[in-house]
Amino acid sequence: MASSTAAAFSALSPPPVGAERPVPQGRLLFRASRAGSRPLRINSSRHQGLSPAPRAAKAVEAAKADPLNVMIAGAPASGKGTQCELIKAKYGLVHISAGDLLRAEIATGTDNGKQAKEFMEKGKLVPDEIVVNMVKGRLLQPDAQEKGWLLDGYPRSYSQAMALETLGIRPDIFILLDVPDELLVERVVGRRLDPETGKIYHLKYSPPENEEIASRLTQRFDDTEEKVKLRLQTHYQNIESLVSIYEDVIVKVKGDTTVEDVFGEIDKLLTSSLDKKTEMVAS
Ligand SMILES: Nc1ncnc2c1ncn2[C@@H]1O[C@H](COP(=O)(O)OP(=O)(O)O)[C@@H](O)[C@H]1O
Repeated sequence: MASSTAAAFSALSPPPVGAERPVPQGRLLFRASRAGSRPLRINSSRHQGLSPAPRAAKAVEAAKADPLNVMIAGAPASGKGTQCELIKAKYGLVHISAGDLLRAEIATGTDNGKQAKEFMEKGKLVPDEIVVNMVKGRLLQPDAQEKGWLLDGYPRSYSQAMALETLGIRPDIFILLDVPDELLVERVVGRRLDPETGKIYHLKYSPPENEEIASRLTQRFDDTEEKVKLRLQTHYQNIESLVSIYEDVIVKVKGDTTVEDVFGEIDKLLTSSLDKKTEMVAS
């Protein structure tokens, strides 16, 4: 099942590491150094002489005034959940996963949950009338507004994206994880969840630390080879419309390397995005 969005993806490749980003004069100029992950900062005249303390204070002040807002998308088992745990731990963003919100509705037995489960079992998108208000409501809660949000698995369609656009809700960066289909199926079938900690394991690639954890691991009802192929079809049917809506903030990240390497790329992107916001708020 070839991805039908290969052409759209290729246009998304991030600029080569070390490429100069066109930054208006009089602002902090920085570019990712080829060697390391730390951006090389070339301070403009206005910032020279500032000792680190005031600059750090400005960064904290800026982050409070306008926290980082991130969307992360990708095919089933592309690594969204795993990367969200690492992003949350480092950046303190509020992780909002549409899939988790739906599974919570199922677990509490609400009518929405009962309806949602029928769609989820077929690998289809749950209707907007259930998902949109659920996600909007969570996004607009004080913690997400104050700390910044990390939106995972939403929007998954043009209409879902438009529901946020009408509210003027847009991310600072939209991370699109890209993993070959054949790897996705193997990842889904071996994926397990620890119901006590919420940690995601894989029987082959990320096995549980001990027998006690192994004995309590669960498998999602939609994590079967048959269902993941349906979910992949749904993903490829919808992703192209999102690529166009978020083309100014979307960055494709290869998701088929190690968890640490994928996070290393994401971390560089988020730090750069945060730097730009800090500069804009502080200037
Ligand atoms: N934004 C959404 N809109 C509609 N349905 C969704 C949305 N997010 C998740 N779902 C439903 O929940 C299922 C699981 O989603 P998720 O937990 O994000 O897993 P994955 O990203 O691996 O598909 C999806 O297959 C879909 O049925």
